[in-house]
Amino acid sequence: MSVHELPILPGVERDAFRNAMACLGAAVNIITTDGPAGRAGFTASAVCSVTDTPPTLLVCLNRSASVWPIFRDNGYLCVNTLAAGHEDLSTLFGGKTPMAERFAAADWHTLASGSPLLDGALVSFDCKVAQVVSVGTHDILFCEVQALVRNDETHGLAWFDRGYHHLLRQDAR
Ligand SMILES: NC(=O)C1=CN([C@@H]2O[C@H](COP(=O)(O)OP(=O)(O)OC[C@H]3O[C@@H](n4cnc5c(N)ncnc54)[C@H](O)[C@@H]3O)[C@@H](O)[C@H]2O)C=CC1
Ligand SMILES: Cc1cc2nc3c(=O)[nH]c(=O)nc-3n(C[C@H](O)[C@H](O)[C@H](O)COP(=O)(O)O)c2cc1C
Repeated sequence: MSVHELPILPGVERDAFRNAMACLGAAVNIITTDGPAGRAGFTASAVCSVTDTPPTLLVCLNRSASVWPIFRDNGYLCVNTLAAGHEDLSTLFGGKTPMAERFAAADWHTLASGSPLLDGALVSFDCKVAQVVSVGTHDILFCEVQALVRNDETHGLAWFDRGYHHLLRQDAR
């Protein structure tokens, strides 16, 4: 039986789904917020572009994460896409580390929304959360982009096969 003839299973186990998802390379981002509910940040690979009119991206956030109520209440966030060299910072924001320790590991600045922008990020999208949809364990945050900061000097970072990989710009190869 060739691979193409394998039967489609009626249900897919969680681990089988995760093993399959590990085959999809993705950018690594630190999502931050600051406001009346406090300051928080977490690592996310579940981020993608939705529409350019109005400029909107989505972020999937597990409702069991400690940061979830803070993002729900603040209503503003920044998507900081990580650059090559940010592996340790990504791991710090992806674990159970106290929030002050996460933010102490890098330099930040703010724009109008007050969400922390990471100095040296590949790109930062300063956003207002326009809509939230719950699916299973996660909330999908639809984020309207209000300002952008790009850093065209750095290389990219990808999460693939449960590890980090550098993405070199064309002129560096
Ligand atoms: N969307 C999410 O919530 C993601 C969560 N993670 C978390 O980071 C840690 C390390 O992840 P990996 O080393 O990549 O190994 P893993 O085996 O936990 O995950 C493999 C892949 O499955 C997907 N995935 C993992 N947990 C998920 C979830 N709860 N909901 C939807 N998709 C999920 C992601 O694409 C991930 O790269 C785990 O604790 C994982 O739960 C990682 C990536 C995405
Ligand atoms: C590479 C990587 C990607 C992740 N992507 C997501 C994601 O897209 N959505 C999510 O809810 N959690 C994701 N996580 C897990 C969160 O970063 C983690 O649960 C978060 O730091 C909250 O942890 P806390 O409950 O200790 O605050 C990811 C973790 C790693 C290491």
